[in-house]
Amino acid sequence: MRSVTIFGATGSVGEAALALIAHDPARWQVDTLTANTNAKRLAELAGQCGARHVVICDESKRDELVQALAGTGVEVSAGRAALVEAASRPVEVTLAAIVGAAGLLPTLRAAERGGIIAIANKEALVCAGPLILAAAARSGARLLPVDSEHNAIFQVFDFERPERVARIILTASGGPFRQMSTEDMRSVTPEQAVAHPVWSMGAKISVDSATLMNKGLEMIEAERLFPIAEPQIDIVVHPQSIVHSFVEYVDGSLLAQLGTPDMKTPIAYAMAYPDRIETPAEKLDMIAAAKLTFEAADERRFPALRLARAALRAGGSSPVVLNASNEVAVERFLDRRIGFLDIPALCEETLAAVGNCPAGHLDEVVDCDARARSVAARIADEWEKRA
Ligand SMILES: NC(=O)C1=CN([C@@H]2O[C@H](COP(=O)(O)OP(=O)(O)OC[C@H]3O[C@@H](n4cnc5c(N)ncnc54)[C@H](OP(=O)(O)O)[C@@H]3O)[C@@H](O)[C@H]2O)C=CC1
Ligand SMILES: CC(=O)[C@@H](O)[C@H](O)COP(=O)(O)O
Ligand SMILES: [Mn+2]
Repeated sequence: MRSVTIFGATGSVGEAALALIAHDPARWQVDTLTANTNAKRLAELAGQCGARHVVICDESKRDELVQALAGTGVEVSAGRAALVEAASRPVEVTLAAIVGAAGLLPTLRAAERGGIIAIANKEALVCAGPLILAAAARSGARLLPVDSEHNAIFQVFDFERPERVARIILTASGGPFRQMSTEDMRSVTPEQAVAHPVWSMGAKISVDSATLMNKGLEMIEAERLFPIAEPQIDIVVHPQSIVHSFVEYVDGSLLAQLGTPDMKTPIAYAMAYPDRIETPAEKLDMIAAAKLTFEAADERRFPALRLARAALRAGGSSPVVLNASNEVAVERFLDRRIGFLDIPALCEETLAAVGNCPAGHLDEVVDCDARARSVAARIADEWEKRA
C-alpha cells in the first residue's frame, strides 16, 4: 500500500488520480486532499477515498467543510499556511496538481521533504524549476513528470547517456483554433476556447492550449526537467494527440510513447513508479486510430510560442513574468474583460514593462510573480479604460 497526498484534488488531474485510486483502492492510502474553494466536492472525494485530512485554502469555506465531514473523523485544515504545512506530512507519493503558480510553495515543500513528487503543476516548474530540482536533490525526492508530453519523454529518454539525445520534440494538438485565421481568433469566446478538441482539462490549461501558451510553458518545463538546452527543444503539431512526444537520438532514431489521450496513464505511471499498474484508460486501437498526422506550429498565428521561446532563452525572471502575466490574461479572458488575442499581447507588454528582476531565490520569485501580476493588471485596466 502506498500513501498519497493530492494537491488540487477537485481539479481535472486530481479527479483523474482519484479515479485511479478508486479503481484499485487496496493499493493506496490517501492522506491529504486539498482544494481552493470547492468544499462540497472536497468533502465528497474525501469520503469516497477514505482520506485522513483535507485542506481548503479559502478560509471562509472552513465551516462548510467541517459540517460536511462531521462525524467522519477526517481532520480539516484551512488557509494558505495549512496548504503548505500539508506538504510536510510524510507520504510516499505527492501529486502536485494545483493550477498556476499557487502550487509553487506546497510543491517546493514536498520536494524538500522527499518521496515521489508526481508533478502536473507545470507553472511551478516554469517559475522555480531549479529551486524544486535542488530541493529534490537534497532530500532525495524523485520528481516524476505527469504532464503527458514530459511523461512520454521521461519514458524514452536515456538519462544515463544524455549526449546521445539530439533533441526532443513536444507534440501539440494545435488546440481548438488550429486552423483559424488571426482575424477570426479576434472574436472567439471563452466557451470556444475551453472546448479542447481532444483532452478534457481545467479551464486555464484549456485556454493555454488554445493560445499554444501551454506548449510554450511546456518547452520551459522540458528544459527544467531534462538535461537539454533550448535549441534542442522542438514542437510539432499532432492533432490526434496519440504520440505524446518524441526523443530523437543522434543516430536518427526517434523514440516515442503513444497512447489514448487520457491523463490516467501518465498519472498512473508517476504514482506507481517504478511499477506499471493496470488503469481504466481506454487502450489505443491503432487500426481505429488509422492515421497520425503532423504539421508545423505557426508562431505567427500563435505568438505565445515565440514569447515562451524568448523567455526560455532570456532566462532569469522572464519565465516567471511570462507565467504571471499569462495567468492574469487568461483569468481576464475567461471573465470576458479582454479578447483572445489580448492574451499574448498582455504577456508581451508585461514582459517589456517589468524587464529583469532577480529570481534566483524563492522570495525573489514570489516578489517577481507579484510584481508581474500587478503590472499586467495595470496594463489591462488601462486597455479597459480606453475601450
Ligand atoms: N488537466 C489536465 O489534463 C492537465 C493538467 N496539467 C497541469 O496540471 C495542473 C492542474 O490542471 P487542472 O487539473 O486542469 O486544473 P483544474 O482547474 O481542473 O483544477 C485545479 C485544482 O487546483 C485547485 N486550485 C485552484 N487555484 C488554487 C489556488 N489558488 N490555491 C490552491 N489550490 C487551487 C482547484 O481547487 P478548486 O476546485 O477548489 O478551485 C483544483 O483542485 C495545471 O498546472 C495544468 O497545467 C498538465 C497536463 C494535463
Ligand atoms: C494532457 C496534457 O498534457 C496537456 O498539456 C495537453 O498537452 C494539452 O494539449 P495541447 O497539446 O493542445 O496543449
Ligand atoms: Mn501537456
